[in-house]
Amino acid sequence: MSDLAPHPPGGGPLPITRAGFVALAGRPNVGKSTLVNAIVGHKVAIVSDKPQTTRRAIRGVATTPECQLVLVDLPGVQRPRDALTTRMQRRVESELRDSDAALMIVNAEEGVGPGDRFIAQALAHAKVPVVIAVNKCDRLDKAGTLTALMDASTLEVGDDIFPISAKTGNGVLALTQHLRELVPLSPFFFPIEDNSDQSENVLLAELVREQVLRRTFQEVPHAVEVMIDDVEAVHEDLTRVRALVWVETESQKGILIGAQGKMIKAIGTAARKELQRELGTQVHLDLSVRVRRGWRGDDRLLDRLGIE
Ligand SMILES: Nc1nc2c(ncn2[C@@H]2O[C@H](COP(=O)(O)OP(=O)(O)OP(=O)(O)O)[C@@H](O)[C@H]2O)c(=O)[nH]1
Repeated sequence: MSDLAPHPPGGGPLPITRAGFVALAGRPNVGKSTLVNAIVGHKVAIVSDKPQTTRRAIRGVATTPECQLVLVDLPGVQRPRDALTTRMQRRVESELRDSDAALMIVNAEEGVGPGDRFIAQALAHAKVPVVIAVNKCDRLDKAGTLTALMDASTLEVGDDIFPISAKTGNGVLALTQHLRELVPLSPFFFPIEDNSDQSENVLLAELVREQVLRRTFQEVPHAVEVMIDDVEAVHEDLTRVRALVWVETESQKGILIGAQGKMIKAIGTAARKELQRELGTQVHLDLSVRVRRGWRGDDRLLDRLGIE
């Protein structure tokens, strides 16, 4: 249960993270859903109710401590019915402007067809990097896979082509790592706990916040927000919980820490008991207080904290 010693004045820098949107394009049945599940893995989180993303269908959010990939559908090109119209092209381009990369998926087994060429043509003018995943390679031998890769290169879109099997997971890690390199430095768009059990983490945060509210007065309670950064089962009977307590000013931070750290210690001790009761194990609680001026007006931070 410590606090601020490791952090410089002002609460320390926010962690350096990458985050971005990857637009998925591919004919029906090429394996988009299977691939999203493979990229996101057990940390699946389908989030569709966030205000800034209502325009886009989110397939999944893949979060590691360093990077958050938001996988979205690129609408309009999945089921080409007619020729590529200027209007459709404009729509695709505008969608891609909001993305950091495009991932086109083709079916290795079926080879490249007119539908794929249609999509490739729509992506050809993208200002973002285009990556091609040649999926279902598990259905082919080495020679067949090579042919499929060469076939994909005739699409003349994208610099990088990855042979994968979304089903077995082969090649998915290399593809994912490449995508992570393509997204910019950015705070996360979704709370980190979205990749585990969100409701549990929100509850844990509330238990900590409750103890803060009990001990603070005037404007301080309104200025405080708590975010659970990490929950780790150290062993069967010990859980380590890292919580960030956000306030708006240095003086609020001073109040929360108290003389010789007495206040934060009292908050920590009381919150730890609550967390132990909730989790049914011993808890090591690591609390750090950070200042983020005007966090209540900061949409991105509010999103990270999961506040609507
Ligand atoms: N053998 C093999 N089958 C796969 C692979 N990826 C997906 N499939 C199968 O392909 C079929 C379609 O997969 P989906 O993931 O539903 O495809 P989709 O592109 O999301 O489909 P829509 O959302 O309807 O466009 C399913 O039967 C999958 O099991 C793969 O890598 N290998």
